Amino acid sequence: MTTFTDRLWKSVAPIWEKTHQHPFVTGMGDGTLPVESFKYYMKQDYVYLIDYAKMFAIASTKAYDLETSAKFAGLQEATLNGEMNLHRQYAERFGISRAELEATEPSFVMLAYTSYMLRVAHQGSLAELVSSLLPCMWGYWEIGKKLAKIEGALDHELYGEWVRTYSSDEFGELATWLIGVMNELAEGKNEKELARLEEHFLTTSKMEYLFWDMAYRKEFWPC
Ligand SMILES: Cc1ncc(C[n+]2csc(CCO)c2C)c(N)n1
Repeated sequence: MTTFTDRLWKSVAPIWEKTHQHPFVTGMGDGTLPVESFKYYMKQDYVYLIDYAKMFAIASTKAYDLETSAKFAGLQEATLNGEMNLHRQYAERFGISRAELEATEPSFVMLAYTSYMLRVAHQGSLAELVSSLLPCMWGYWEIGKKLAKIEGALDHELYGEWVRTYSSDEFGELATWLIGVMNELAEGKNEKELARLEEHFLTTSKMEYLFWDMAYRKEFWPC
């Protein structure tokens, strides 16, 4: 039986393929990524995660059952106090203070990406919300697994920690859980509704690509 996420996987393939070939992503795997781009990424990602964690909070309030509601609430906590520790640790290594991290001015792409997701979260159904945040989780897992296969990537003194985090079994379980939630929520939906979910999924997948690209170029507001 093909699932709804099989359909998503098929339609997103060219976007994710392009993402996997982006020099930011390949550079974390082979160590050629300029450190200044990585620093920029960490700072933008830190403020991205503050917004992203709110998606989990909204998902928790929209969930139809206690178990799913509790899981999303836990994910909000895990993002703010778990995943963001990775960023705080990197910042410490780079001599970037907590205050400086939090004061990061959001780039255009970061702002567009989280604003889009938060709009979907506030205006749409739980299925729409999940379809818009799924590329972030599933896409990072795919990148993590891909990079982990490159010799030396897991042990790289700078980027190894990133690769270990997103290729871990623990992270894989989380992504698999969310994929399952997406399939459950898609059940019984008509084609018009499914097409809307697919559109959110493709849009935020493109934004993931743009996020790597803006970080690679250390993009900033022109005025
Ligand atoms: C641009 C961007 N996209 C995806 C992630 C990955 N991510 C964000 S929240 C979360 C769930 C667990 O906290 C994961 C895996 C990121 N960090 N930055």
